[in-house]
Parts: sequence; structure tokens; C-alpha cells
Amino acid sequence: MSLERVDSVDPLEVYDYIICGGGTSGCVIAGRLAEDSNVKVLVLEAGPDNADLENVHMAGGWSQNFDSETDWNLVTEPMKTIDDRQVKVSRGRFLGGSSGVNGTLCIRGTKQDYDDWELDEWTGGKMFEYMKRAETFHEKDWHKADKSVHGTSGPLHTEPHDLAPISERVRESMIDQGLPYHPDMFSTGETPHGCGDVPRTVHQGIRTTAADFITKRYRRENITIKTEVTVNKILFSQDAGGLTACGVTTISKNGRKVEYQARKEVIVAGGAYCSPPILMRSGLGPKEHLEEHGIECLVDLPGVGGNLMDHVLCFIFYEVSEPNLTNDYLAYHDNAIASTYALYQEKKSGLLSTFPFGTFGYARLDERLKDSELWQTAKREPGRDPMGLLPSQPNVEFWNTELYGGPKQYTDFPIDHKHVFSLCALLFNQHSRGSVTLKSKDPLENPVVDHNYLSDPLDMLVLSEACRFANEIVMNGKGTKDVIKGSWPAHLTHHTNATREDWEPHVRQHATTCYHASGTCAMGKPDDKNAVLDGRLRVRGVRNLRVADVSSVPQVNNGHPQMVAYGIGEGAAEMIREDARSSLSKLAPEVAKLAV
Ligand SMILES: Cc1cc2nc3c(=O)[nH]c(=O)nc-3n(C[C@H](O)[C@H](O)[C@H](O)COP(=O)(O)OP(=O)(O)OC[C@H]3O[C@@H](n4cnc5c(N)ncnc54)[C@H](O)[C@@H]3O)c2cc1C
Repeated sequence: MSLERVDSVDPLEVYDYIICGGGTSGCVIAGRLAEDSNVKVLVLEAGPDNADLENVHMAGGWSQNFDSETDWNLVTEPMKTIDDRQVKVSRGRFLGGSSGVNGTLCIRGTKQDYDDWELDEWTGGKMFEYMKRAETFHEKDWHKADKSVHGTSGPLHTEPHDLAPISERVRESMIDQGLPYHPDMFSTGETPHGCGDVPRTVHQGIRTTAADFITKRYRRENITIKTEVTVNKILFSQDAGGLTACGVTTISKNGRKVEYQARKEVIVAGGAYCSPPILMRSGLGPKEHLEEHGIECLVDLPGVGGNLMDHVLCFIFYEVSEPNLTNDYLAYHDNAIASTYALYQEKKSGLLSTFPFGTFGYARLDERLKDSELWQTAKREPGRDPMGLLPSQPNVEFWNTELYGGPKQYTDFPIDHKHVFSLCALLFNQHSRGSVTLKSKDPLENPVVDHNYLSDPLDMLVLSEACRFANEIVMNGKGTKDVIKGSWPAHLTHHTNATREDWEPHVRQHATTCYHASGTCAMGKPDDKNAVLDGRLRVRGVRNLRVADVSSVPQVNNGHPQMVAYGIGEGAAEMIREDARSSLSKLAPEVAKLAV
């Protein structure tokens, strides 16, 4: 456990809490802990500050953050089941992390999703309260919100999205095809089969991010934020009681190596791809894998980097016969993007002020999968379907884009006064699992990410059926059936696909990430040998060390995970404060007085 050579050990660089990663959960934890003016918090973020990053604040600029130094530029290994393709799995690399680059969607999942973790600290009831705590919801006249589930005082400002005409038509089609309208279902979590409106982390044309918990009106003197500083390893002291985390070693953009000391706790919040490497470089992880890289294993934790999950989705594009139902005319026709951008700069409104996804739906597929032999014969627990879901949980999600677009591989822009949108189909509770492993022990080298998408045949079955249903919504649904010209690009024929088998090649060719990587440092019960953390996010076998971000979840929610990341942040801060109080209460009163 020798310390690395470091350029500086400044006695002033001693903090109560060190947060490794100023992303979604990390910023929430820092902001909440610093509400106690007696504690000193350090946030270490590998990327730059977000203040001057226009494409963070302007939600429509999201994809411009990719393939640059504001992205971790992670690419998966080739995946056999999806035609040996590699997929770019971007992550925000700046203050605010992925909350500053995501699709702004707040889809919490159902309470059952969290009850399924079987951890008393994180029941559905508690998670919904934590998520609410983070939020200030802003109503819109046309949207029927259930106020009881929304927050009114958190730093995260959310509001519903004004729909483009094509989204209103998609909603009509979803209702027509058996998905009834429940306006606020994505916040109440009470409807597994229906359609509704999704609140966004955008308010008055500006994206709100987790960085808002520690900047702007929440900047506090007792928080030190250091950007462009990468955490290499955690430092430990050892006594008869075992290992205690007491600081970190870092390397900054200019190559300077600095060590920081933590009096109380080190909290790792690097996200699902980057938290496992921090633990592994520090000697916490699967013993054999660490030894392959010449790292001394301090605690053998086989689960670190395993259990990698995502939500896999397919875009299905259609050409529309009527003009301007979609928003392509504001982006791709003539030089419209110049005036659209000018409008954003002047008034913070228009296409670029929000994320161009429209109506959303959840579906149960019980009836539709009944005829599948695989489905009929697959193992299931009492009351649950073969995916492990109860009837109160959705199998899949649908939504439409309001113009052509998506990840960067989609480049068939309808420039020629054409009009295009997609219906997306997304798979929940996937069975396939991947991994994050070290490429080397160099903190500046990205890990190896193997997502192993759709390797379980049930995943392929359910996603193919979801695509079939999505196509029926578009082609047969009342709102859209009369305005669809055909598939996009026009030489394709997927709009004529009829069976699941027809859809399978489309899935292999197009299945991609929804950027929902999770689960790689999972919490679990004491008898779960792959659990990395206990229910209070504490790393097994080490004192004063937690991991708190979406890597901590045992199972990704049947929704989208940013609200989970905010909820984990809120819950972690509460637990850290509680544990600090209870350890203080164990000290003699005169010593406790000195400690604060
Ligand atoms: C393109 C995209 C679209 C998405 N769309 C949605 C959506 O619409 N709705 C939704 O709910 N979810 C969405 N998500 C997912 C959601 O944003 C993430 O699940 C969530 O933000 C993850 O939070 P986190 O705290 O775990 O990690 P992050 O927010 O990624 O934070 C990790 C932070 O740690 C930093 N870091 C990593 N390693 C180190 C190190 N060694 N030293 C210092 N700093 C380090 C990173 O730079 C980053 O700032 C999307 C994600 C992406 C990328």
C-alpha cells in the first residue's frame, strides 16, 4: 500500500468529504452535504467546468458534446448478436456529467422497480421521495400534472415539453392502438400500459443539470470544485480493524499529480463506466483481473465491473406525406438551422431550446407474446413474466422523435423538403449482462466496455415484438396512418414488416444504446457474493468509502436513469449525514464537541 510519488501534499488540501466525479449523483451529494456549513467538501471532476459549454445549456445541442473532450469517447467491444457492431456509449465529461448531455427525460419507472432491489434503504416509496426532493416542477396549462408526486423546492427545474404536431398524432395513434392516455404516468409510476407526457430537465429554454446543485445560486464557500482533475486511486490507512479510505491521488490535465486527504469519507461517483476502474486501480475488485494488471488486490470484490446493464433501443424511421407535421423544416430545409439558432440565442426558445422527443408510451406485451414457444416455455417466478416483471411493470417503451435524427450514425437527413420522424422501441429488464474491465492501470486510459447486447434470446424476442407493435401504432393508428409515405430512407421497406421474424434483422442492424449504463458496483445483501456495496452504498471490506451513482443500482429501473441518479444522490447524502451523526454520538461528549 505504498503511496505514489505526488507533486504536492498541501496541508490545506484536507477535506471532510471527497467526491470523485462531479457528475449527476456526485454534484447532488456535494451540494446536500455542504448545506452543513461545518463540513468541507471537495469535488474532483475529470472534465472542464460547464459554465461556458453552450451545447450543455442548449438542450438541442446535445450531440455536439460527443467525440470531443467533453465526452468520455467510450466505444463497446464488437457484439456478436448485433452483427458484430461496436456502439459508441458517450458520457458527459464535464461538471454535471451526463446530466448535461442527456435527453432531459424524467421517467422514473415504477415503485416496484426499486422494491425489486430488496433493500430496506431503497424501497420504491423512499426512491420516489428522494427523486421528488431533487425537483422543482413547473406546470404548463395544457398538461394535467399529479402535483402530489412532484417536488417544489429542489435545484432541478423540470417542465413538460410542448408537442410538435406529429407527436399529437402519435399520441392519437397510441391511444387508438390500445395505450390509454395518462398525462403524468411517467412521474406517478402507476401505469405500465398507456401513453403520456414526459417532464424534461429544461426550464425557460435552459437545461438544468446536477451542476446547479453546487453552482449558480447554490455555490457555497465550503465546497471546493476542481475541474480537469482525474482521480487515479483511493488512499487507505490500515490498522487492526482493517482498511480505511483516507484520501485520493489525482492527475490533472497538465500532468500534475496531487494527493487530497479526506477526514470523513471518500465517495466515488464516476458513473457506471468510470467508477469500477477507480476501485480496481485502488486494489478493490476481482482478484485475478487486478493481478493481470499488476495491481495488488486489497479486497477481492468479484462484482466490481460486472452486471453491466443498459436499455437497448431501435429507431424506426418513417417519411411523412404532409409538410411541417415534423420539425425537419426548422433544421434541414434550406438554411433553416441558422435562423433556428438565432432564435435560441435571442429568446432561448424554438427547436434548439428543448429535446426533440414527443409522446411516450409504456406497454405490457403479455398478449402479444403468448404465441411464442420461447415465451411459453421460459422459466418464470410466481406472478412474474419470463423477463422477471410483475403485471404492474412495463415490458417496453415507445416514443417518437419530432424530426429526423438520433445517434450520429443516422445521416440520411431529409434536406430535400422531405419530412421524417421515428418511433423508438426500447426494451426493459433485459437479461443480457456485460462488463467493464481495465485496459491498463493508466488512469487516463478508458476501460474495456463489453455490453453484450441481446445475447439472451428472450431480449431479442421482446425487442422484436416491440418493433412490430411500434410499426402497427404508426401504420394502423388513427393519428398517423394517413400521413405515412413509407419507410425512411425511401428505398427501405420496414414499414411492410409484419411478423416478429421480419423485425429481427432490423433489431440486429439497428439496436443501439439509450445511454443507460448501470449496475457495475451494485448494492446487495450480505449473502450476495457479487454485491460490491451494502444497502448504505458502503464498499464491502473498507471503512469510509462509498460508491454513489448509477453503478450502485442492482437493477436499472424500467424508466430512464437520470432521476435515479438524482435519487441516489439525495439518498446517499442523507445516509452519509446520518452515519456521521451516529458515529459522532458514539464518541464521548467532550470529544464529539471537538469533532464538529
Ligand atoms: C447521451 C445521453 C442521453 C441520456 N438520456 C437520458 C434521458 O433522457 N433521461 C434519463 O433519465 N437518463 C438519460 N441518460 C442517462 C443519465 O443521464 C445517466 O444515467 C446519469 O446522468 C448518470 O449519472 P451518474 O452520476 O451515474 O454519472 P455521470 O453523470 O456520468 O457522472 C460521472 C462523472 O464522473 C466524472 N468522472 C469519471 N471518472 C472520473 C475520474 N476518474 N476522476 C474524476 N472525475 C471522473 C465524469 O466526468 C462525470 O462528470 C442519458 C445519458 C447520456 C450519456
